[in-house]
Amino acid sequence: MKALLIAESREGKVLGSCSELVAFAQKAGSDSVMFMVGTDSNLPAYDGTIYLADAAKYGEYNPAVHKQLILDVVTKEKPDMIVFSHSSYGWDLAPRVAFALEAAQFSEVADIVDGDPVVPACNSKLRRRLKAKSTVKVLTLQAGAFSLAEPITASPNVEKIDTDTAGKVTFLGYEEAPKGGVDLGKAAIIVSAGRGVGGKDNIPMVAALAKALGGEYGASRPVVDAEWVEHARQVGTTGQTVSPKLYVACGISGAIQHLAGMKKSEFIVAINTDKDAPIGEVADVLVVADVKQFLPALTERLQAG
Ligand SMILES: Cc1cc2nc3c(=O)[nH]c(=O)nc-3n(C[C@H](O)[C@H](O)[C@H](O)COP(=O)(O)OP(=O)(O)OC[C@H]3O[C@@H](n4cnc5c(N)ncnc54)[C@H](O)[C@@H]3O)c2cc1C
Repeated sequence: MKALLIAESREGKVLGSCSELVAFAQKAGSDSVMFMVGTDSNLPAYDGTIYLADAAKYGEYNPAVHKQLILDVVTKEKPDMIVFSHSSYGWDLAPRVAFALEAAQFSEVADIVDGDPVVPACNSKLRRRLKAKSTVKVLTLQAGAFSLAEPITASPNVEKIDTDTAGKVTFLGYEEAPKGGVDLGKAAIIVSAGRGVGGKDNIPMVAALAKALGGEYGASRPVVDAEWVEHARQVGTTGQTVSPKLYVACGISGAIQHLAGMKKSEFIVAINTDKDAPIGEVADVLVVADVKQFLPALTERLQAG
């Protein structure tokens, strides 16, 4: 089996999701080659061949042109799988490539079992295991679902590629989105509220602990969806990615989409009534307690000095 891994770069820098593509290929037991529109001076660590198209010439976003460059590599390498990150780049390109190849497409793949992609269903409460009817399959990978046991240190073998295809889009550059509210990425301490806090009226209890610790408060997605907390404070794949010194997860189960946003925190404390909650797998300390009793007691202790 061979996988063509589609790496991404932004403003000349390789994105960290590149290592997740390699981890996926390892888990699938597949050989791999890589494709990237990027620059010579900034390549990912990779033990294999990277087909490199020049970002200065083609732009970091130019779907028709990038699609053709990928299809040229497909013709040469004949991969069984073409693997993207489940990012705005991947969402855009993967269907175009799948359509051109008449290949089955699987979005937000969270696992691969005996070559069959597994994708989330019902807000991740269930998973669908699927089988491709086509020989080639196109996949996008859920952020954080695949990680390397050991970092790669090898340097890639680079093959430069070109195309005459003219796109219908010109990439002009990036523009920073207006920042609303708090920037959790800069906080050294974050106390986050999950559905287990029970309601909007209990958010001040979480905010009070964050204040007593000298940090900020965040939230899981259901808490934001229920409008207990504003979206700027959401942690996870569709919120912010954070890596504070201390992350306190209050009534958070530890779904993969939440973990993807906080598992790089230096020290994780989880407070949960369920001793078997998945958050326990990443937590350094799991306190089995009711947040409504534990948080005010801890805050009071901290305030008393
Ligand atoms: C495409 C997609 C993107 C997503 N993006 C995100 C994202 O960015 N961020 C995110 O967080 N989620 C995201 N999700 C949702 C994610 O799958 C989970 O549904 C969500 O993270 C669960 O939030 P939770 O842990 O707060 O709630 P639950 O899963 O309901 O967990 C509540 C936890 O609280 C515990 N609990 C209950 N009562 C108490 C109590 N009194 N004291 C202590 N503990 C208690 C329970 O034991 C349980 O573990 C996304 C889902 C999808 C499909």
